[in-house]
Amino acid sequence: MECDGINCGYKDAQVLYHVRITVKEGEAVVVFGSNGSGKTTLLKVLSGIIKPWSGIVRFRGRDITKLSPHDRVKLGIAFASDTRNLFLSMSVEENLILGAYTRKKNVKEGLEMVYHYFPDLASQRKKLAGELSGGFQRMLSIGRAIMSKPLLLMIDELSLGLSPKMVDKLGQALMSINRERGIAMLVVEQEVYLAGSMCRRGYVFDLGRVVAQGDVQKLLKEDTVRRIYMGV
Ligand SMILES: Nc1ncnc2c1ncn2[C@@H]1O[C@H](COP(=O)(O)OP(=O)(O)OP(=O)(O)O)[C@@H](O)[C@H]1O
Repeated sequence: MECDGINCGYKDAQVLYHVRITVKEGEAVVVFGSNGSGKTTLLKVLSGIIKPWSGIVRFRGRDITKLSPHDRVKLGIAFASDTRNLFLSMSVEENLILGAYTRKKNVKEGLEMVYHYFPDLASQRKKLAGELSGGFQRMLSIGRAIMSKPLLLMIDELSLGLSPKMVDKLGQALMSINRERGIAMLVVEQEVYLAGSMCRRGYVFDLGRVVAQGDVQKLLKEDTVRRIYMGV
């Protein structure tokens, strides 16, 4: 996945300026940045939820800038935004099955994969999504995204509001999924240690622009990054 020259915003308020990022096949990449710097907006542009004012989005060499979110899912781009799109009065398993809407023939295989990496979802498969704790709902939203068997999984604010134990669990599972299944990841994450262990490369956003990029461990040592991102 790559995007280049992305300008975008809401009504006439510009949020992203000339953004260029790439995620190679199988790579795990993190996006850092202060509140309101446009990270979520970028994921929405890449998943097709909002159209950029200008610039191009490519996936495996193909220009997908004008494709709908649905068509992007079919190509292998999944977005686990937050838990708001779960169906709370449906069971865990029914929610997962809905995630496989682009590949109905392989539902069983998808469920097996999700339950393998998230055994907590297997043991709660019959529970209603609305009865799960916030952490397990987040797990379910990620599991549902994986049901489409993506080539690239985008996750917004992975650790937001979760207990350290749950953050660790999700982080470990996602690292295994990335390594063992070769699913590339683009993660917006404030928790630097999680981001540092999951992703080798990262981008730092400030006021809608990419202000630094490269090796995550090096980025975390840079003064500007620490100042902008960690408020040090
Ligand atoms: N639907 C919307 N309509 C109008 N403005 C919006 C909308 N969504 C976001 N914005 C504005 O766009 C800017 C960037 O928001 P965005 O959510 O992309 O940033 P972010 O880096 O993800 O921030 P956070 O970490 O706080 O989620 C902010 O100023 C925000 O107020």
